[in-house]
This record gives sequence, C-alpha cells and structure tokens, in this order.
Amino acid sequence: MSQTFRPRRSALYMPGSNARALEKARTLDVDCLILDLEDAVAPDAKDVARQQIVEAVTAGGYGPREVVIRVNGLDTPWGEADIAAAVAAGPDAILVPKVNGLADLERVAHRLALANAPARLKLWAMMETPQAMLDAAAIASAGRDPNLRLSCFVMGTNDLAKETRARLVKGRSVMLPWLMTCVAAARTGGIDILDGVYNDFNDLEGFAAECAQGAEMGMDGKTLVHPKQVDACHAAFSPSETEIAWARRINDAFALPENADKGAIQIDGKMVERLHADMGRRVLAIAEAIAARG
Ligand SMILES: CC(C)(COP(=O)(O)OP(=O)(O)OC[C@H]1O[C@@H](n2cnc3c(N)ncnc32)[C@H](O)[C@@H]1OP(=O)(O)O)[C@@H](O)C(=O)NCCC(=O)NCCSC(=O)C[C@H](O)C(=O)O
Ligand SMILES: [Mg+2]
Repeated sequence: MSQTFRPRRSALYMPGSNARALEKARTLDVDCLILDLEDAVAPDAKDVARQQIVEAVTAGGYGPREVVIRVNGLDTPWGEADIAAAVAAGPDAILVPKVNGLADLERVAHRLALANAPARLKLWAMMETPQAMLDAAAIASAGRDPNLRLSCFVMGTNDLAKETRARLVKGRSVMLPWLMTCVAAARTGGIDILDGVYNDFNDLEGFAAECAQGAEMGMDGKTLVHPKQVDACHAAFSPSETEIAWARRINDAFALPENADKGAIQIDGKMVERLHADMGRRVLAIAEAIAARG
C-alpha cells in the first residue's frame, strides 16, 4: 500500500489562553493538539492567547504530535491576525471554524497563498453549522484541490446543537444523519474526519461508548477536551489485535497460488473478497503507523 497514514485517533483541544495546558501538551500521548483561539478563549484574552500559541509552537517540543491552531473566523475582529500569526508560527494545520461553504475555505487558502505559506501547511474545517450539513460534499471537494489544502473535517457537535436546536442526547440518535453525511462527504474529498467532543469528561463510560460509536461510523478519530479521555479514545480508534490478525489472514490467503485468479474465497466459513484484502491492508498500515509513532 503506497499511501502513508498519519494516525489521528485523538485530537485534544486546549485554550490558547491556558499556558499550563500548552506546556502539558508536550507530555501527553495524543496524536493531535488543537490550540484554540476561538470559542475556548474569551474576547478579552484573544491577544494573549494568540501570543502564547505563537511562542509555544515556535518553541516546539511537541514531537510527533500534529499541531493545529484553531483560528477565529474571518468575519470576526480577530480572524486576520490569527491567520497571520498561525502562518508565522508554522503549525501543521489551521482549523477554520464554522465553515459554511467552499468560499470560506477559499478565503483562508487565498491568504495563505499571499503569505507564501508552505504547501505542508494544511487546512482543517469545522463542520458545525446547519449550512455545512447541507453542503458537506461541496466543502469536502476542497480536499481534491491542492490549492485549498483541506485535509480534515472536525465535527463541532456543540455548535451544531446550538444552531439547529437539536439536543445532545446519549446515543446521539438525532445527530446520526449529519455525522454520517459528513463521513461520506469526507471520503468523497479524500480527507479524514474527526468526531465531536464529549463534554462530560468525568463520565468515562459514556465517553467510551461514544468513541465506539464514532469508530463504527467510520470516523478516523475523536476530538477531546480533557487528557483523561485519551486512553479510551485510543482503545476505540486503534486496530485491535483481532482485527490485525484477521487482516493478516486475508492477505496471506489471497497470496496463496491457488487463490491467484479468485475474486472471492472463504475463510472460517466467511465469504472474503479482494476488497476485504484492501481494507485489511489499510488496517495493517494504520497499526504500523501507530507502532512507529511509539
Ligand atoms: C474543561 C477544563 C476547563 C477543565 O480544566 P481543569 O479544571 O484544569 O481540569 P483538571 O483540574 O481536571 O486538569 C487536570 C490536569 O490536566 C490539565 N488539562 C486539563 N485539560 C487540559 C487540556 N484540554 N489540555 C491540556 N491539559 C489539560 C490541567 O492543566 C491539569 O494539569 P496539571 O497542572 O498537571 O495538574 C479543561 O479541560 C479545558 O479547558 N478543556 C478544553 C476546552 C476547550 O478547548 N474547548 C474548546 C473546544 S470544545 C468545542 O466546542 C468543539 C466544537 O467547536 C463544537 O462546537 O463542538
Ligand atoms: Mg464550535
């Protein structure tokens, strides 16, 4: 498999105004860090938060963790300065909040081009408005245009609840159509998608159930609000030993000379096709990428 995988099982938010959290993040076993300038930061603290994030990212020390800065929207008093500061700091990605359509990403990508930002600086998009749910496929199409840099969707279930008036209920029955629509859209754009946050961070049982649900839906990982959520998240979004062993068995079976011209075979009484071998190779590639991360 030629594609290389970057594990995005966990993405921990932290307010840019919280210097202790920015420091502690260097020691946490998470795949991604989202350093927030938007909703977790009060208006009076925006300038301090921006400065602290620039200093933290410039100083580095985040190791293999993917560093993402969530900026304020361009329709706010802080958006332009946030983007300029993020480009100067050089994170892996900028997370654009409250994306309503492709034009929102085009505006940010245009500023990155004007600032000569390196191509490795990607955009992530918050999917959290009613309009974004209706236009998810169009927004995801940015993933096919290198100029638009889109590499990941992030579900914003808190804002979705606020804007639609849907309730955040256990099991998320009311949100499932939007979540699955965004999963499908992300795949059409060739990008990753991360599930929304679980606010009740002391309820680890409920959190684990929601992680399992997200993994079943095809999410690549989940956004987190507290370090205590990391372990359950990784357990849900890492391939299990059983999945790895099954993937190896499928690969080995199709590698046998007697199966060379077969499209479908049986293993342990189950029908297995070459598409399952493709899926298995993906599982193995993810497992290898996680192991390589250490
Ligand atoms: C929710 C919190 C404010 C709780 O913080 P605190 O009271 O400090 O918790 P603890 O005392 O239990 O903390 C224990 C130690 O862990 C560190 N800590 C806590 N949270 C984080 C974190 N997010 N990142 C890094 N480190 C963290 C504390 O510093 C303690 O460390 P130590 O000093 O060594 O003891 C807090 O957890 C928090 O601010 N969480 C993130 C909030 C946030 O960023 N929200 C924005 C995104 S959520 C969202 O809305 C998504 C989307 O937009 C949507 O619409 O849905
Ligand atoms: Mg939000």
